[in-house]
Amino acid sequence: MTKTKIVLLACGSFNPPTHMHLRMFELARDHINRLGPYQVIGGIISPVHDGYNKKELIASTHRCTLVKLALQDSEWIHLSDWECNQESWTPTRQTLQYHQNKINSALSTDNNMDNNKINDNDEPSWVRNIQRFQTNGVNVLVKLLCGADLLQSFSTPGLWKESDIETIIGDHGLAVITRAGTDPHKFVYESDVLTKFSNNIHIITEWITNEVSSTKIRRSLRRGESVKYLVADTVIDYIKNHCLYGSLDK
Ligand SMILES: Nc1ncnc2c1ncn2[C@@H]1O[C@H](COP(=O)(O)OP(=O)(O)OP(=O)(O)O)[C@@H](O)[C@H]1O
Ligand SMILES: NC(=O)c1ccc[n+]([C@@H]2O[C@H](COP(=O)(O)O)[C@@H](O)[C@H]2O)c1
Repeated sequence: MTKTKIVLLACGSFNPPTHMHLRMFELARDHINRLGPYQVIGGIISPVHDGYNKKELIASTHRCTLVKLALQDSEWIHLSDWECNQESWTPTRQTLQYHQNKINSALSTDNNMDNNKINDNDEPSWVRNIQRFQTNGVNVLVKLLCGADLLQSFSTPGLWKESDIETIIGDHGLAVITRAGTDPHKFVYESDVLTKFSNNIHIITEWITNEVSSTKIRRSLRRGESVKYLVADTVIDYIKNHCLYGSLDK
């Protein structure tokens, strides 16, 4: 049986990236691969543009460097700085569409080229990673990977367009990781639009619950408390060397 190839894309602030952001990818890949008809072949982290007016958001140049450092040991998860390099903030539907189109065109180029052209160094690493796989004309689908809090934000008035939610879930699909204080199953049940597309929503239970969040990491850094084992050592070093989040180099 030919498996549908999946690329998981997580959007967010990554301010800074924590171990939980990477764990989300591992949990989702395991879960989706075990379902049978799918094979997860790549992961993409797309940090949000500086214009996304969020409290304490540091410059995207720093956030992208931090994500790259956090991903140093991962073979399959890669940074995409495309959102950060746009003129302004990009709605998530467009971010998914951009990455889907880019993958489609990279794969169709590969199918028409000799092997020398594959793994073209001009392409970003997230594209090159996907080009390693023999897709033989089989479509690759980009799905949105998120925590249950992002799913819940779909119901915040004025935050998401209903048509965007339909496209994100209907055309791409969602992989949702449970998070303390949220009940994604109930949330899907209570929403007509989510229920309509519920077979395109994978809800993945994090049984080893923890409440690591970037907010708490920033708070600890500000207070001079250790964040070791919650965030990669290379990320901590960079944060301290650049005195980010009110941390002192000590
Ligand atoms: N502990 C966690 N469990 C499940 N999902 C998480 C967790 N931490 C982050 N995520 C998910 O990672 C994605 C990117 O998150 P984001 O960068 O906004 O992190 P955050 O920790 O929620 O940030 P902040 O505390 O600054 O709001 C979101 O979909 C979010 O739900
Ligand atoms: N309408 C939309 O497309 C929409 C609305 C709110 C948040 N988002 C995205 O969700 C992510 C949320 O990040 P935070 O949880 O850090 O706020 C960001 O990547 C942001 O661009 C998208």
